Amino acid sequence: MASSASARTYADAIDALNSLQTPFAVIEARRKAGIRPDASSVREMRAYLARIGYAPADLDRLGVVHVAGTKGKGSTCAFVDSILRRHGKSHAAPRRVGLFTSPHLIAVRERIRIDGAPVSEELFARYFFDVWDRLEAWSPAEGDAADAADADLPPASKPIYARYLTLLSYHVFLCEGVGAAVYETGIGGEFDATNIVERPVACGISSLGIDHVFALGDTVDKIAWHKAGIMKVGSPAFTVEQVPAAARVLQDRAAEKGVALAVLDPDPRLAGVRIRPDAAFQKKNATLAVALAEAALRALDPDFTPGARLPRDFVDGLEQVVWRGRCEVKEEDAVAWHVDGAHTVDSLRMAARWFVGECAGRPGPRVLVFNQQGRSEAVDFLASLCHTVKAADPAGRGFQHVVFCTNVTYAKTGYKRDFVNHQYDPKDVAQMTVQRGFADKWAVLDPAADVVVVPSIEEAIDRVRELGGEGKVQALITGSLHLVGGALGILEGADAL
Ligand SMILES: Nc1ncnc2c1ncn2[C@@H]1O[C@H](COP(=O)(O)OP(=O)(O)OP(=O)(O)O)[C@@H](O)[C@H]1O
Ligand SMILES: [Mg+2]
Ligand SMILES: [Mg+2]
Repeated sequence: MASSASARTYADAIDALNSLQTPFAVIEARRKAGIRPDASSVREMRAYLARIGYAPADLDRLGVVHVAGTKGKGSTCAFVDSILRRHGKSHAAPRRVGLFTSPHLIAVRERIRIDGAPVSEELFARYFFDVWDRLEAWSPAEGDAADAADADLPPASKPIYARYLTLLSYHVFLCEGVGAAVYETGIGGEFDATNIVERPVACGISSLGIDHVFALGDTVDKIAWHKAGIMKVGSPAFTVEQVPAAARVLQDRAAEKGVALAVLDPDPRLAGVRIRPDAAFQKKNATLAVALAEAALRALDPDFTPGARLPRDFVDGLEQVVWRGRCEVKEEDAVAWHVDGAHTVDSLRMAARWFVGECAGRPGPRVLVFNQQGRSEAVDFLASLCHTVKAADPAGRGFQHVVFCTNVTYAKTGYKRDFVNHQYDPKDVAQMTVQRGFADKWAVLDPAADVVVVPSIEEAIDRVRELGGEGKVQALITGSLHLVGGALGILEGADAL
């Protein structure tokens, strides 16, 4: 068994972790019964934290920067991490910087980074089984922290996948002496597993829009309510310009909590800083990141004071950030791969415009590789993608070829272990139900396009490489971070990014 002392490799850890995924049938049943996340998830996280030997106050040592939002969370977190690491190298603090993000592109361990690098397989496995063993060994005893004895959690129980990783990240960062930890929320904020940190050094809410409708609600004000749940009394809070309905809810929630929420206009100090891509949304993310990094450093480095110009560390941090799978171009001899993990209507529109901009002056055939397995509304993404690409192109050109595939990585061996996903209906994946639906829809949207459905990411890539034609093929891979991660793994033969 994966938890036995004799076999405790990274692969064992991932197998054990995958056993904590909520199976498709359970997700479906909950959906039908209308069961949504509630306060019990945070209570549960506190119990597990106590069972592995920590009090919530221990997390204050991590100097947490907490970020929620519909889009731009990960990018903002990556900017903050990059700035703090550079600052820490030339100043007294922070000594080591942790970054917790989701989802992963190629390997689960990418979600927990220290000083920019994913934790090694060895460290991941060791800490993973520390947590596992502590949870297995826990039994009610006198003198327990009150949190530990949650009646709904029998001894030896474990949190579900995303919560386990969050718990693990705290253990890793505390053991490794991390002095600043940047945390991306998983889903929402109020009831998210990351929301047990009581005294973050700064909180940020990035652009709000529609996603995770089942868990969070179907309007932007309901969604904003959840995201606003990360704000804490005594912690500086920041956001960027939002649609009015979202802005109102954020301000109301801030007022209720007694938090002064700063709404940031694009930071004028970013003029001349080469932010990539050079797009308004990324300037918003960078603006938020600068404010968060400044607030964090005020708390962590007694010598730091923000100035009228951005320090060199900030500029370098912003310009040299690495955040893979977002607006990324990989050139091969015959194909330019444009890779972006957008998976909401708004972000797909950004991705489409970015792609057309990158293709300017390149006459080669344009190809779309797309998948989105989990979101039932994904079929509606296609119309916006199709129209945006045509509208953004001066000649009104769309995609000549469209390839829909599943998120299965390889044609022969199936999923890489880090991508095993029990949350989808296996029948749908095998029969490519979702992808066939996409193909039917595209045939209506753009009858001139050549549309195919293939069973794996590898076959999708092969298909694109076979397309010859005049000029280099311009391919856009988008719709899902799992798709994008699988594709990057194949294109680079990498284990982790
Ligand atoms: N502020 C923004 N507004 C709209 N779209 C954005 C914004 N920031 C990034 N995007 C788009 O969303 C994609 C994902 O960005 P990022 O990883 O930062 O988001 P995220 O909030 O972490 O999303 P998720 O965790 O749901 O994948 C980017 O590739 C880009 O196309
Ligand atoms: Mg998301
Ligand atoms: Mg993310």
